[in-house]
Amino acid sequence: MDLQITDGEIGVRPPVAKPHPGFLHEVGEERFKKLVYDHYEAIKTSDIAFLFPVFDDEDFEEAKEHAFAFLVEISGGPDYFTQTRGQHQMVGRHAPFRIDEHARKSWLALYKPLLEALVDEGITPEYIESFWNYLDIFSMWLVNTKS
Ligand code: HEM
Repeated sequence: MDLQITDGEIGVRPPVAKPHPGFLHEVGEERFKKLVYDHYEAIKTSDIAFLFPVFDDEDFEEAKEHAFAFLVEISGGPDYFTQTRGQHQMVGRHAPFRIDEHARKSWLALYKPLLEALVDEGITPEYIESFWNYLDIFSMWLVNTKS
């Protein structure tokens, strides 16, 4: 399994495929939540921490929950995000934050070891790759600032 970060270009939004439903099916909702929460914990001590509400525990918990709600929904699970937050509008929701290609790459790099660890837990590599590919491509859409 080879999880590569593709170079993106600001303003270029390549077509994106949703993660294969087999990923969530195999991982299960609780483990999936731990994956997203672990990513947020890794953000806290990263070079992109400044973008997130790391100094407010309550806000940070909410940020985690929203990310989980969205990712589980896009992965074929329950529509938690739509129920609690409404329309996806991911580009608009990221617009207040200055996200450049470097920040995108840091964000993705923090997911990489967490996803690689799932191989040892018996998750099918093709499913992991499918989730990674979604993050790799869709994150390009959210870059709104030149490096
Ligand atoms: C596929 C890639 C990504 C997905 C699916 C995603 C998803 C989300 C979701 C669902 C939210 C919550 C929005 C809301 O409920 O209003 C969010 C918030 C946020 N995202 Fe992302 N995101 C992605 C990539 C990134 C990247 C690359 C960065 C920056 C490096 C980033 C920075 C943020 C920030 C700063 C917030 C706001 C946190 C807060 O204060 O609540 N996101 N993201």
